[in-house]
Amino acid sequence: MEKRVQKSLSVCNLSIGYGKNLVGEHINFDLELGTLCAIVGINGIGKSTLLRTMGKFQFKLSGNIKLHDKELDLYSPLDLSKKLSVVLTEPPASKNLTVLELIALGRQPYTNWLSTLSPEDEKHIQISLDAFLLNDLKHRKCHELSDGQLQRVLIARAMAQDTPIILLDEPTTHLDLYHKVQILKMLQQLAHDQQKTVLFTTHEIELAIQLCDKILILDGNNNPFGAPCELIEQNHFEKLFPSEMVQFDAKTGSFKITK
Ligand SMILES: Nc1ncnc2c1ncn2[C@@H]1O[C@H](COP(=O)(O)OP(=O)(O)OP(=O)(O)O)[C@@H](O)[C@H]1O
Repeated sequence: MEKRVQKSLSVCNLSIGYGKNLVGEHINFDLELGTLCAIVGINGIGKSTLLRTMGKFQFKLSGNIKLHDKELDLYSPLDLSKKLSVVLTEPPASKNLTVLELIALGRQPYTNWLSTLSPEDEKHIQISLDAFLLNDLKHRKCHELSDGQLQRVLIARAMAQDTPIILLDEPTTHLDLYHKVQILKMLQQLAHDQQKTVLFTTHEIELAIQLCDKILILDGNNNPFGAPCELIEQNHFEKLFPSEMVQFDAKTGSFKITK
């Protein structure tokens, strides 16, 4: 029997920017549940602007963004908080909270006005603590954590929010290689095991090629989108940086300094 493919996030002919300042246009892609996707591109090309636009933190200039076939603009804040969770680069204002308290904030869309946690809320919090190896840290204050630990807590909070779509802005910045891979593998598990659509911006193109199901390359032109091997075959990574500095090696899927 043919598997029914459900699009969880669809972007069609989207233009992004700030008022009259156009940052990106012709952005088109569809993502299914169970997909890990990276947005890559050079500094200032618009990765964070795109992510913030999809998270409804800023207005699109034109085009369509649909979550489960419904326009993003038509979602009420409460309905949106059950469909989409967002992890941004700014450190949370609530760093004085413990790990457990911060992750519990992910349950806000489901709790009453007293924020009383139900057994269902407690279950989601525990699953998130387990998935991101945070049980031993759960009573620590967030300001006492390393960057890598804090990043795990922020993603765990998004997981506790239990939305089908999770957007993350540069989740691996400031991390060493081991912890970059750890975070990306955890995101991959979240996408594949929990059937989430996980979309993140990154400068880790080589890791994204190895770990992601799909990649969107913002290139200021046609913004190619596809599976990493398709993008390699179509020579899209070669065009990402000026070739007098770095060149892409399609055989190894890595960049080399031009000698
Ligand atoms: N609040 C803002 N108002 C106006 N322009 C902005 C604002 N924030 C960013 N920009 C501009 O939008 C463009 C895209 O910025 P953005 O941060 O989205 O790029 P990026 O690809 O995420 O960059 P980086 O890789 O350096 O993080 C840049 O030219 C930037 O100067």
